[in-house]
Amino acid sequence: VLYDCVSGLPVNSTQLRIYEQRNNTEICTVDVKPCDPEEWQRVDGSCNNLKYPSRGTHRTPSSRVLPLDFSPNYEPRKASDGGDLELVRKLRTDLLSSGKVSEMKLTQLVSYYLLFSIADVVAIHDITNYVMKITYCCTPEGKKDYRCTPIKVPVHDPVHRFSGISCMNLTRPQTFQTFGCLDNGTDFVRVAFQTPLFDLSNTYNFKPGFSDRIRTFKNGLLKIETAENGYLFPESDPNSTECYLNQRPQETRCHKYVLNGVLGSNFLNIHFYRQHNKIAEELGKLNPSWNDDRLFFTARNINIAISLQILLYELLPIILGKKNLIRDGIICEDGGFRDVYDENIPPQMSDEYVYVNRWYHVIQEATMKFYDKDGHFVKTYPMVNATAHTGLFAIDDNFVYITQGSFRQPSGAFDFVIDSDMGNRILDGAQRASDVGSSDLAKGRYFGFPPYIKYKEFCTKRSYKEFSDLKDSFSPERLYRIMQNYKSPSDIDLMGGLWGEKYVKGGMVPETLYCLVVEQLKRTIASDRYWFERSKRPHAFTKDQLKAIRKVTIASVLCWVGDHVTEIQPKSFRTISSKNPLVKCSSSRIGKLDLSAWKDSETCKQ
Ligand code: HEM
Repeated sequence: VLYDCVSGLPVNSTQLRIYEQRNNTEICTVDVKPCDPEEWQRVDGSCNNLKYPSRGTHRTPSSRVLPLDFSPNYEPRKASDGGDLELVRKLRTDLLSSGKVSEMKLTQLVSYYLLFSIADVVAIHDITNYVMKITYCCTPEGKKDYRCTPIKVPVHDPVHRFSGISCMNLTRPQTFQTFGCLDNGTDFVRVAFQTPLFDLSNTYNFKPGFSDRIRTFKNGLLKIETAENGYLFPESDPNSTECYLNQRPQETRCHKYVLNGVLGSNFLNIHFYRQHNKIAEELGKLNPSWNDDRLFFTARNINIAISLQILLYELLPIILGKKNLIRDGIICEDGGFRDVYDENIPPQMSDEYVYVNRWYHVIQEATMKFYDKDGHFVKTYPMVNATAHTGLFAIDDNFVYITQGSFRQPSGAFDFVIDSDMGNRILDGAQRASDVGSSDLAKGRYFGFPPYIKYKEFCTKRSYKEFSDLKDSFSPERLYRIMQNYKSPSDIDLMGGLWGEKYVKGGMVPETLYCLVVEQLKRTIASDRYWFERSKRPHAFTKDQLKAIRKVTIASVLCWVGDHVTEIQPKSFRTISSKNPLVKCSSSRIGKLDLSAWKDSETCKQ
């Protein structure tokens, strides 16, 4: 059945005719094969919700926590005095300092994993749009193009008053209107290309039919290719233009069907890809009678569960606060099953959830330290040069170096200091100058987010009319800085507020970020029919199987499928210390995935 992506209902003949005339049926509709309530979790996300089978596929519209707030014609809202809000680059350079501060207790893996998990639910289409397609927004041609929203650099900019750069290229977010699935003038709905489920969209490829291209259809395995340095990863496409920072001729590798974006997510995606095959191989040995499909889907089921176990139970407690997450029902303490599924909540990601994750740009340490397999420092490498640069992984021992660095190097601090590379040349080479923080502020306006205080009100149920009402949530200095840049509390941008806000008690992130993340995670847990902790879902884990998943940590993954990882600290999101020393991968302190719980009892009897 052909479903309308926007409404989530079977497309009617009138609408279909309109799409056909506009030649956009392919992008505005999704074909869903009839659902079987007992089947495996589909790779394309369909049939997750049996009432609305297309909800959960890619191009499921995002949801909103608060209603849209735009000026007429979906232009950014105005300031309370009717004028324009302050320039985003001015705000960015005033509200965030730039330079380097390290978080000595956490490793680079923290930012890599956060990025990996958010890349599961949001695509990089808006970035490629202005980096590869509409590159002229700062020229006279750009002035005439509605899609262009370049960032104006103030004359007294601390960096660019010396460089002469007065404008940075940027485009509007792409919506269902952009693709003609909704008429112009209707409410803004952002297009999301990934599935709105934590289901390893980039490992298995979320586009309908694409997972078939990466499957071998033998023994549940995914295709692999061996590069010269012995590094295994999915098929390469030497003609792809996606890896535009590959330094040719020596760097040619570009993934054909999986992600080629920002380093951290590419890096972990490759590990979860490899891990799928390791799981499938072991399952095959334990259960020789299982066919390809059963091996593939069981391995995927386990792989997804591991990714969520690490996110929810290992990483988020460190940064959001374990007690907070238990109190708010995001993690359960006893390690058992839980079932809060509600079929009336469709699987969707809120624009706000995806957006507040951009706050983690401030924690990104952008000077990567490379270490060899024995842990000796080799060199530094600028991380912003590694975006869309998959070829880098395949030459020299770079992948080994990056792997070792991921758990040896401290992360950037959780503060209001942004790494200079993130703030000035995030898209190295692809654009003359680019500042991710300014883009983050600008996009918030083009997404039509209401001011920060509306979210604050949503989260605390209190009202914020005067700056003084915010004094409990900002230090006097941060509030002063905000007041220097915004005339009224109702002018403060959502990201502007997050950049100054105090952190949630027991955690390391701004209070409102915490609140919006929890809002999403609660809905995700309740809306995903295949949530790994459900005991009644199709192909649910047994008690022993769930127990086995609970033992896996990010250290287990790196030990199992990382290149030349022979020792690691057990808590690898935390830096090496006397309490968290490097130990051999064979140590009992490193959890191992024990797949014996999946051994079929029938196979035993044979
Ligand atoms: C060197 C590391 C990183 C680079 C080069 C990078 C680069 C970028 C760029 C260029 C954008 C697009 C900005 C725009 O046009 O609006 C972006 C968006 C984003 N980034 Fe990062 N980023 C990095 C690290 C991170 C980390 C650690 C996170 C943590 C979750 C993160 C989360 C996001 C999110 C959620 C978006 C918004 C995506 C969207 O809504 O389209 N990034 N990043």
